[in-house]
Order: sequence, then structure tokens, then C-alpha cells
Amino acid sequence: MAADAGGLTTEPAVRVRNLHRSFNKDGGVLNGLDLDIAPGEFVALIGRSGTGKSTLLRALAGLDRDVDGYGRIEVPPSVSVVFQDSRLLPWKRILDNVVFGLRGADAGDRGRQALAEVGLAGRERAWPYQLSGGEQQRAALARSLVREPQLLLADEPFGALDALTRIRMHALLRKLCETHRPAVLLVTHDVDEAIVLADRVILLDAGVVDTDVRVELANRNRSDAGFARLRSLLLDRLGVTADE
Ligand SMILES: Nc1ncnc2c1ncn2[C@@H]1O[C@H](COP(=O)(O)OP(=O)(O)OP(=O)(O)O)[C@@H](O)[C@H]1O
Repeated sequence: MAADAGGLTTEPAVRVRNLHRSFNKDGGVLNGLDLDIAPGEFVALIGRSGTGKSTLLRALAGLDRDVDGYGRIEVPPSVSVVFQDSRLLPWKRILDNVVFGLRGADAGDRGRQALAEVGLAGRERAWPYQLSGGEQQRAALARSLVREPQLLLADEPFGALDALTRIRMHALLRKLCETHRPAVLLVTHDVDEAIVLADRVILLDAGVVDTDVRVELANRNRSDAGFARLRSLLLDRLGVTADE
């Protein structure tokens, strides 16, 4: 049970217990991982390359049917996933991509509203190839959030974008999460991105949680001393010095 701001206890949105996953007999990628994410909590997952971040995300997304049977994964019924590439269907217009598979007479309206929320009003009839990389990721976010997921899983969603576009996307993602309040697990290589966006940063090492730190609102500001402290703590745990 996680304590919420009012001191009450709430059931976590995500509960992972003793999760193992290996791909060969040389050793495990996930080695008994435990993790709770509270409803509406934004968790960033960092870690050296190959430490199992994407493996965990895929397991939570239900994309890995071979996670070992003796661990436990509990996720909410509605989960959306965003990847580094937008995975828009090239033969469908943007609005049709966003509402693909949605039911209800109001699907079109909900899709249009979601596109407006991500700054793509007026682009409903565009084809994916007519959008920039950043715009395609905006459309991918709209497609996820129009489903009002209780859990949003994001695997390096801004990894392919230029630095300026990334900063804009950070602001957009925070705003969307504050409006829709899904629990979020964001995999990123970027320590700064993790601190700027998340309520909590988790560092994975050797397939278990190595470090689990809370980010106060003030620490999200890059010029805050707390930001610098957190950054050097995390970089240290990753085995790099802040000057590298
Ligand atoms: N389907 C698979 N088959 C075999 N090995 C795999 C498979 N998926 C992942 N692995 C291996 O599991 C390990 C962890 O991979 P994973 O993608 O989870 O790491 P990661 O922490 O996300 O890495 P990166 O930061 O480089 O994206 C790697 O050694 C990878 O080669």
C-alpha cells in the first residue's frame, strides 16, 4: 500500500513482485524485481544499457508472454504504450490513427479533442508522412490518451527527437499527465529528462531496483540545487561523473 498526500492508503496501480526474466541460461535480465506505482504517479526508469528496462516495460504491457511464472504482475485494465517511433499506420489519416479501434458515436469528437490537446488541431486529415517526427509523437500521445489509460508506458518516446523538440515534448507530456492523471512508467536514457518529468526516479541495475528517489516539485527546475544533487547522485549510481 502506498500512502497518498492525505495520509490515506491507496492500492497501487502497478504491483510487480519477484519478477524474473531470462533469455538464455547464462543469467537473468530481471532478477526478482519488485515495484509499486501509485495511481497518477509518474515514474521514470533509468539504468545502463541492457539492464532490463525495456524488458520490464514489455512485460507490463503484456507484450512478453514468456515472463517466468513465479513472479507477479498486476496492472490496471487499461494500459497504453508509446514507443520511440510513433507506430502510426501509414495508410490511415491522423484522426483515423488516433481513434483506430475506439468505440462509440463520439469517437471522432474525442479524437479531435485529443489532437487539439497535443497541438495538432487542423491536422486531422494529414497522412503520417506529412508530419514531422515531433508531430508524429504528438499524434502517438493523442492516440494513447484518448483511451484514458490508467497506466501509460513509454519507452524512450523522445529518443529520436532533437533537443529543442524534446523540451517542448516534456512540457506537453507533463501537462497531459496532469490533466489525465494516468500512472506513468517512462523509460529513458536521459537523467535530466527523468528528473524534469517524474515524481520518482528508479534506477535499475542487474535486473533489480538499485535506487528509488522521489523528486520534489522544486527539484524539477534545472537551476535548482536539488536538481544538481539528484543528477549527480543518479549519474554516480550509473557509473559516470557529472562532468563526463
Ligand atoms: N527477445 C529477446 N531475446 C533475447 N535477448 C533479449 C531479448 N530482449 C532483450 N534481450 C536481452 O536482454 C537484455 C536487456 O534488454 P533490454 O532491452 O531490456 O535492456 P534496456 O535496459 O532496455 O537497454 P537499452 O537501454 O540499451 O535499451 C539485453 O542483454 C538484451 O540483449
